Amino acid sequence: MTLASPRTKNNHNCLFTERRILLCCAPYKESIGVEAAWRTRIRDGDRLCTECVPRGACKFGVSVLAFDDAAQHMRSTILCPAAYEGGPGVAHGGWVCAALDEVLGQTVMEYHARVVTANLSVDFRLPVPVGEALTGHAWIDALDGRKVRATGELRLAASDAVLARATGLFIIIDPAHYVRHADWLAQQKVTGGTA
Ligand SMILES: CCCCCCCCCCCC(=O)SCCNC(=O)CCNC(=O)[C@H](O)C(C)(C)COP(=O)(O)OP(=O)(O)OC[C@H]1O[C@@H](n2cnc3c(N)ncnc32)[C@H](O)[C@@H]1OP(=O)(O)O
Repeated sequence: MTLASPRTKNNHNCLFTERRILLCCAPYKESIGVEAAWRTRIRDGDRLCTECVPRGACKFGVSVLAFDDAAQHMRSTILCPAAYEGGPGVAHGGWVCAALDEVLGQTVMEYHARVVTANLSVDFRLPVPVGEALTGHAWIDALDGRKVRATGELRLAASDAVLARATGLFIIIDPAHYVRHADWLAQQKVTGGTA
């Protein structure tokens, strides 16, 4: 299924509203059961990874995710922290990937309670300056069962120049995903991966 417009109802009954997307299908929420635990928000529009919750901010400098009505995509505010400098004054490529993963992932999570990244392909178009105001832009391209494809860009806020672009494949997971992983890891340690 391809989303011609982000206002299109998708196959999990999520709907864009005027300002943002709402997960509005009660049966879907009930089926996942632990939505509150999954969607940790510090304020409307922000969702933090577990390790970032105590500090109340994304360690990669990504914040303020909001729906851009004019552009019809999700927009975020980004600043590369000095700790992620690679070359002189410019960001390490790993940070660029992490920031785009966050921008795309957060956008996809506006449609679905929880996903993980299965694939991320990044084009590094220009060096990304450290400590300069950047913006993230992302949109959903297609839904196919548990697979969600999205595209996103990292831009210089001052000029809107595109510095990096990514396409990603995200997979919708169920609440037991991390429990299965913990079980798998424990088993690997017991058997050394031979079982
Ligand atoms: C509150 C905090 C907020 C926090 C907010 C944070 C927002 C930022 C988001 C960051 C997100 C991350 O970085 S997440 C962390 C990085 N990612 C991971 O750790 C994922 C590790 N990989 C996995 O766990 C697994 O491989 C999964 C879940 C992706 C898939 O395993 P699975 O559940 O068994 O499903 P599986 O059947 O294999 O795949 C389902 C379908 O996807 C396809 N598929 C799977 N992987 C791929 C692939 N790489 N490339 C192409 N296709 C693929 C399969 O062919 C299949 O298609 P078909 O046969 O159905 O057609």
